[in-house]
Amino acid sequence: MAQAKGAAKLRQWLSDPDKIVVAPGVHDGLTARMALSVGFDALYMTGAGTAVSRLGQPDLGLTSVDDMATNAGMIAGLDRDVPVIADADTGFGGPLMVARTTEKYILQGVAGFHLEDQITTKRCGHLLGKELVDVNTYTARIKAAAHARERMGQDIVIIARTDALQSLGYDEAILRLKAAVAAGADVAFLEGMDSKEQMSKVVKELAPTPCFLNMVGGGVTPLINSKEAKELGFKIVIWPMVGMTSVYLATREFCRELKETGEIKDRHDKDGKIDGGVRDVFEVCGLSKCSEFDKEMGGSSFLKGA
Ligand SMILES: C[C@](O)(C(=O)O)[C@H](CC(=O)O)C(=O)O
Repeated sequence: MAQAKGAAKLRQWLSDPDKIVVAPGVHDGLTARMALSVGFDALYMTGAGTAVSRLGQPDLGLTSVDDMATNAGMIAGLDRDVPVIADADTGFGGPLMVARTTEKYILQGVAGFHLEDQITTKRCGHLLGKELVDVNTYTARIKAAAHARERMGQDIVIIARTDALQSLGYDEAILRLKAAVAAGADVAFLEGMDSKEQMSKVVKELAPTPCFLNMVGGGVTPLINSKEAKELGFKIVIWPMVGMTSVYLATREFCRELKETGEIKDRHDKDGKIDGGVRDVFEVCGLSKCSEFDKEMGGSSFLKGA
């Protein structure tokens, strides 16, 4: 298996002092396509979004490795030039399972993924009552991931996440991140930071390890923009709620409109053209490219248009 393009690109960005990777959270084909159409050069596959969209369930450790890896792979396959960073929760079991998870993510073309130190019945990092595994169990997860990566001759970026801040405090969280880096992680992710001071401190304390910032709308971390995140020294910032919040708000609006008025009025863009109609949705998902491909290959399905 050749080295994956996405992972190499992500690694190159991590070593570029001028680059901060800003990745919107997407959870399905359409949200990924919308983010790509706006020009993002990286995507984040949110585990929470995968749980809510594929299972209709909250982020409580209910997704299986296959729910997550398949979703990540579908998203990564939409544009192989755009690295996908994916949530891998706890790795879904002990070292053997974490190694299998890593292999699956690599085979799905994921560029980077995060592994955390919650128990396998985990929950969103911005909920209360999180429980953790001990530090050895955590570093065994990271070691298993690094081992699987090496065994496959690949360079997927391993992002170590700790949820220890909530129950064990800052110092223990930093110790865990340092132990994870020593075990083979490339990037450090302190989940649930609750102040800008903490954000600034973590980057300095973990240097030269690149740090990861999680901007969850309605979560416990104060939201800062990409410019500020870059100034603080973060190398990757994700906005996991981009897809979830937009689907939540827009779907509610449209469902209410249909329920209350019996119809949905067309939306129009600034030039008066219908916006968001069936053709727009198919087009953002590649309708023209599909028909061009078919023609170029000598197919005849689109000779009369589509
Ligand atoms: C980053 C995260 O793991 C995710 O699944 O997107 C979540 C975010 C969320 O629940 O919105 C987390 O921070 O735990």
